[in-house]
Amino acid sequence: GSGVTTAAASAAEPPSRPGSAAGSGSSLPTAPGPPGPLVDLAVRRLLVSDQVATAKFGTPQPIDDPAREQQELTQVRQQAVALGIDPDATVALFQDQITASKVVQRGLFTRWTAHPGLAPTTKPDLGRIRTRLDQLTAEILNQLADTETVRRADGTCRADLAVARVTAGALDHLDGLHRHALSIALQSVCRSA
Ligand SMILES: C=C(O[C@@H]1C=C(C(=O)O)C=C[C@H]1O)C(=O)O
Repeated sequence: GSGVTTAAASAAEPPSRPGSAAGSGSSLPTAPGPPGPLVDLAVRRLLVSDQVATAKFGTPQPIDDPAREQQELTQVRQQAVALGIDPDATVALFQDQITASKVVQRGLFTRWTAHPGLAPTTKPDLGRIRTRLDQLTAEILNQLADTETVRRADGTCRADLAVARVTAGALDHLDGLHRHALSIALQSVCRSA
């Protein structure tokens, strides 16, 4: 079942597979179809959330940082306007990424509290991790612009997204927590016209 041992370890150190996937030195397998690259980026953001949780666990730094979220969403809105994509829909999608990240962080905190042997022993630097999140934000924005038309395609968008989501979950060995979070992250990708 959704064991407590699988995704945290693999998420912290994804297997190295040079040249296997699109974008930014990714080492993840590639999800299929038009939404595939976007789904891969959402997965990657969730895996970085494992590192965020690792940085915060056992420190006073809270999972929720509303000021950081607001700063991100303000920038995303400006960048959406610059890219010519719907600002409200783009902000909503990033709000979902943030919600999904916090689902992962809370799930890992619960897991590590219940099973201290699984808790991380390193404390990565949150500032550097946030720089990585900012890079992923830029990549996600570009994918949103590239998929603007297919994300409006009634019928095919939801079917393609479901295939890409399930495939990514399997190829990336996501556990139940991360698959649940991925569903949240992708819930507003497809838009009715
Ligand atoms: C990822 C973090 O944790 C939370 C989630 C955020 C996000 O997904 O962008 C931003 C701030 C926090 O509320 C973080 O603190 O950087």
